[in-house]
Amino acid sequence: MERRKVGILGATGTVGQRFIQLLESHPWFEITWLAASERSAGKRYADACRWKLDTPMPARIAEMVLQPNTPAANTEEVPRIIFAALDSDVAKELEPAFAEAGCAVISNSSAFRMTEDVPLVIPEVNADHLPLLLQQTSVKNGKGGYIVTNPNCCAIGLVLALAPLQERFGIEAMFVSTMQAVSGAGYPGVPSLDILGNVVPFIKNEEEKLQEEVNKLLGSFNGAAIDMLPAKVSAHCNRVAVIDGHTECVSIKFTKPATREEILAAWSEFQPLTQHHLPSAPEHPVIFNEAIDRPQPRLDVNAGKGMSTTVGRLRECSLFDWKFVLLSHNTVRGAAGAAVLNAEVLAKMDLLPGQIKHTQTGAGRELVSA
Ligand SMILES: NC(=O)C1=CN([C@@H]2O[C@H](COP(=O)(O)OP(=O)(O)OC[C@H]3O[C@@H](n4cnc5c(N)ncnc54)[C@H](OP(=O)(O)O)[C@@H]3O)[C@@H](O)[C@H]2O)C=CC1
Ligand SMILES: N[C@@H](CC(=O)OP(=O)(O)O)C(=O)O
Repeated sequence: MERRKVGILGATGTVGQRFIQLLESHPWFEITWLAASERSAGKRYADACRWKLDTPMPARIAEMVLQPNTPAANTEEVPRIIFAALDSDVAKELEPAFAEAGCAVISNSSAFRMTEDVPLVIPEVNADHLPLLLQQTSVKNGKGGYIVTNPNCCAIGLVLALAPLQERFGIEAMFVSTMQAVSGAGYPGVPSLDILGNVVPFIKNEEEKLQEEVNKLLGSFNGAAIDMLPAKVSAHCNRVAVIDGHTECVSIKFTKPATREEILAAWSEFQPLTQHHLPSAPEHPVIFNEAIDRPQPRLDVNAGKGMSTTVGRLRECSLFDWKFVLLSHNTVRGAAGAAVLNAEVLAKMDLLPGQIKHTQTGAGRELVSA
């Protein structure tokens, strides 16, 4: 099968580098276009990027030249699938421009996650929200571009653990307290003198994002819009001196009673994508670790090649019903890996540009996927 051409916006950053690492030998996608800020445009990737991953920068990528950050500069060469790893202020301007030019923008940023016609997706949880993208202007006017987002890095790990519980027991209320790695703040990120030997109990806008995204992700698509889950969610977010891996302590109240065995069964039986054979989907999205002192970032962050959430310390809660701890890789499952998996599901659902079919009905235009 010929690989689909893809581009990366924000290719030199923390998440951009992960995109390169995950896509360079991807069986379905081929990186043909890279862009970052105006400061980097025109430079060789190797000269513009401070590569921080523990695998080498791919030699082919090192020689690629960073393009201007606009779809108008050379429309011919801009691929129709763009993975975007931009700060949200920059994303607000650039992502709609690429969508308007006919590109599928698979975004990491928070800029449009809560926008009504933009799907916010974790494929194992709510791939059925993706047809919401057919309501976006650039799809409706026939250009075929759109924006699809993946959640905040804490919301992804959390909702993977919650989804099987919501399905079986219903979630009424939840309290979550996070311990977030420094790589979550990008590069160079948090100054070492602020974080070494320290905990910083504030991450701008993080608690608000986590609280609202959970209810959109676990909501249901009614054919026109997303009905939010009416659960009460309260979050505390903290930065800790860990390099990769966000840890979250969760206390939860269900609408129906749940035993320990039933909760463990809900997690271990949660394998919604297995039959689709997607290259980036982990075999077990949620892995329960029985040891009394796990999960731990140093030991568990790469579970499922960084795409699985590890849960542990399940015990009864004297305030709510149950409490547990989870861990998720913030730049793999929490960012680039999530976006790549979104693109794989879009391909499977025939929702990538060129796959979406338009049929005329009366005066209007009806859109169906192939
Ligand atoms: N780090 C993480 O764990 C996670 C991050 N995210 C989100 O992903 C996005 C990227 O984060 P991260 O990689 O950490 O950030 P970084 O600061 O590490 O990288 C930012 C990237 O954006 C580029 N950039 C800056 N300004 C522009 C511009 N005007 N036009 C085009 N490109 C520009 C930079 O290019 P240059 O090198 O030229 O400056 C760089 O490639 C953010 O929205 C972040 O919130 C989401 C989940 C997790
Ligand atoms: N804010 C997160 C990372 C992140 O970029 O989140 P978001 O994608 O919601 O902006 C952290 O600092 O760990």
